[in-house]
Amino acid sequence: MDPIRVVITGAAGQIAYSLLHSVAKGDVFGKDQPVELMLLDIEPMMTVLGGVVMEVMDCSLPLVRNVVPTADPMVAFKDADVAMLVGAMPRREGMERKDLLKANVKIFKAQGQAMDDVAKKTIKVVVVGNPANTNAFICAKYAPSIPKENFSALTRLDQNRAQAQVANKLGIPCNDVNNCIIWGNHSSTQFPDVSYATVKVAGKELEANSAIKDDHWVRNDFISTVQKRGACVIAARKLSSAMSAANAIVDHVRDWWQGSGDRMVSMAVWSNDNKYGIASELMYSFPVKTAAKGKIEIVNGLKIEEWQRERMDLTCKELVEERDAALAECEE
Ligand SMILES: NC(=O)C1=CN([C@@H]2O[C@H](COP(=O)(O)OP(=O)(O)OC[C@H]3O[C@@H](n4cnc5c(N)ncnc54)[C@H](O)[C@@H]3O)[C@@H](O)[C@H]2O)C=CC1
Ligand SMILES: O=C([O-])CC(=O)C(=O)O
Repeated sequence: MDPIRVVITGAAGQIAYSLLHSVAKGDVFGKDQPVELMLLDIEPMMTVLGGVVMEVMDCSLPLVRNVVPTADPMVAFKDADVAMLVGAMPRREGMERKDLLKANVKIFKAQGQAMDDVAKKTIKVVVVGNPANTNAFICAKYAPSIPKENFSALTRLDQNRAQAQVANKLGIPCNDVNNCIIWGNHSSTQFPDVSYATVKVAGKELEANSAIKDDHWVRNDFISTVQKRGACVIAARKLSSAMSAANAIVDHVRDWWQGSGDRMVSMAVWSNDNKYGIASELMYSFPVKTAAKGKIEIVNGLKIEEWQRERMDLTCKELVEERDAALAECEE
């Protein structure tokens, strides 16, 4: 099989350090899919990145056909099939993710422009660097020759956090929880929702709400725990989540590349033509299904109650504000 070209940005950083081994050994694209790794970071990080390249080589992994460290986006994105855009400043204690907008958004403008010039038009892009949804919006906007459907932002870490909270509440393994949804922004306004989730308890498939039997928890503590989880990790580690972020990137891209099957998963995607009344021209997290190497399809037809509507609209409002601030920043 021919190798595919995979770009990882922020390749000298902490998330990339946890991510590279999984990508290189076939956890994302399959055990028979060779990869060329295009590792982008900034010039001052090239010595560190050189060490990362040595380590990738020293893993002696048969799927890795080439590793290219570079500080030039035009080299990194040339003919790229997939891009995992991690490289950006992380937040510190006391910040919201949108406080990073000024520092980070222009990175995604420049990378969108580079992709527009040199990447394959079929490239699949996931943005991780925060504020992830808005950076993904800007990246897509500045790559007008690439379909908007090829861009996404990571909310899978939030989904995994939600699943883990439900599993912990019920004392069951995480893979016995399915279809937890994240609506909206990867921020403290996100809406983690178990209304359509299912769980397996004592061998029986049940609606999550009937198994949990605690509406107050579902509408309050559960939501705020997931919303604030990133900040809690920063408060404890003095660094933002890295192992769990890398794990979520693997889940997100694997499901996009290999198909999500019957499961609903959450991805922030282009909001135009959605059936949930969410404004157009945003990267909003919806429940989606994917066919192998195919389009991401928003799952339509879920019944929305008033209390859900309010939360979906609140996070939408924040995304509109972030988008407008980002556009102003990029036009300066
Ligand atoms: N969406 C999500 O679920 C999550 C997002 N994040 C975000 O991911 C980003 C990266 O986090 P970490 O790896 O912990 O940060 P880090 O600081 O360890 O690494 C970031 C790397 O990006 C590089 N970089 C900066 N500007 C760049 C550019 N223009 N091109 C290429 N590389 C560039 C830096 O030199 C550094 O090596 C942060 O913005 C963080 O907030 C973190 C966790 C979860
Ligand atoms: O909280 C942060 O800044 C890092 C992040 O996005 C997360 O852990 O979800």
